[in-house]
Amino acid sequence: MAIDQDIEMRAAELRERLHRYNYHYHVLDDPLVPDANYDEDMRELIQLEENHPALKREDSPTMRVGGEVLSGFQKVRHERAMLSLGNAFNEQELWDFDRRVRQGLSPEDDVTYSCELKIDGLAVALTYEEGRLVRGATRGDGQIGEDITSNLKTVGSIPLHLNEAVSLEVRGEVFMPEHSFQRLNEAKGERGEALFANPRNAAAGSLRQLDPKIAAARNLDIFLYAIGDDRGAGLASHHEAIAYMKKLGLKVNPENRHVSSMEEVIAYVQHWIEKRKDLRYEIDGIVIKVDSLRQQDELGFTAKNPRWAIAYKFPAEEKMTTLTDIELS
Ligand SMILES: NC(=O)c1cnc(OC2CCCC2)nc1N
Repeated sequence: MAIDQDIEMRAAELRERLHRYNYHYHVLDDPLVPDANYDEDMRELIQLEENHPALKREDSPTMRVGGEVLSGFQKVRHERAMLSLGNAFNEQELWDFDRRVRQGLSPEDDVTYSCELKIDGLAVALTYEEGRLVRGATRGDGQIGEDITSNLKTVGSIPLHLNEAVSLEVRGEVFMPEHSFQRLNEAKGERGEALFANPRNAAAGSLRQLDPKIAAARNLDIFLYAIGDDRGAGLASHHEAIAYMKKLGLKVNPENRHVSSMEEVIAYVQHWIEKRKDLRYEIDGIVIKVDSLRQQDELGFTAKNPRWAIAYKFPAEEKMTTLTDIELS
C-alpha cells in the first residue's frame, strides 16, 4: 500500500533534522537543541519507520545502533596500506627529518609542513560510496584489518552520509575522551570488573565488542586525518585535504596547523608539550607531514613508513601505575 505523501515528507524532514542535530552536537561540539528535543524527534522517526518499514533508509539516524550481536569480525584488505609513522624523540631528530626531506627534493623546492596532534586512539578507515558510509575497518597490521562497521556507526561524530555524494576512503583515529574513560573505569570498579589501563585500550576494547549496543554506550569520538586517495579529489596539499574533509561534514582536529618552517614546527611541538594536559583527550605526540602532495609523491615510502611524515613522540609520562588488573584489551 503506497505510503501517504505526508508521512513520507515527515520522515524525510525528521531524518534531515536529526542528521543536522547530530552534526552540531558531535562534530561541532555545539548543540542546536536540548537533548529532549533530539530524543522526541528520534522517537517519532523510529515509530514512523516501524509503522512503515518501506520508509527505512540505510543512512537513517535510527540505524546507528545496529541490530544483532556479531559472532565475529570479517577480515578486510586495505587497498592502500595504512602505514605507520617513523618517530623522532628530540629536536635534533626533527632537524634530521627536515634535512632528509630537503635532500629528497630539488634544492629550490619550498617545503611547508602540516602539524597535527597525535591522537592516542585506534586508527580506522571509513569508506563512503556516493556519500554514504558503507564500511568502517580497523587498521589491523596495515594491510588486513577487521570490519567493525556496526560499531563505528554508533560513533556520533562519524556521519552516516556526507554533505556531497562523493566516493572516497578517509582515515582517522577513534578515541575515548578523558571524562568518559574516568566514568567507564569508575563503573567497572564498582562492578568489581578489571579496569582499562588507559583511554586507548578502552577505545580499542570498545570497538572490539561484538554487541554494537556496548560500543554505543562508550561515548567514543573520532578525528579524521587523511584521505585514502587524495590524488583523486584534485587536491594539491594535505591542509587542503583536511579542509575538504571538513567541508564534507567530517570531524577534523581544530589544532591542525600549516606552517612554513621547521622552526615553526618546533614551536608548535613545544606549545603542546606544555598544553597537552588541557586537552579533553590523550595525545602521545605530534605528527608532522610535508604539506605538498606532489612532494609526498616524490619522497615516497620506506618499507614501513612514509618519508614525508614523522611522529614527534612525547616522553612517556611517569604514571603511577596502580596494581589493578588491566583488562586485556
Ligand atoms: N594518531 C594520529 O593522530 C595520526 C596518525 N597518523 C597520521 O597520519 C598517517 C597518514 C600518513 C602517515 C600516517 N596522522 C595523525 N594525525
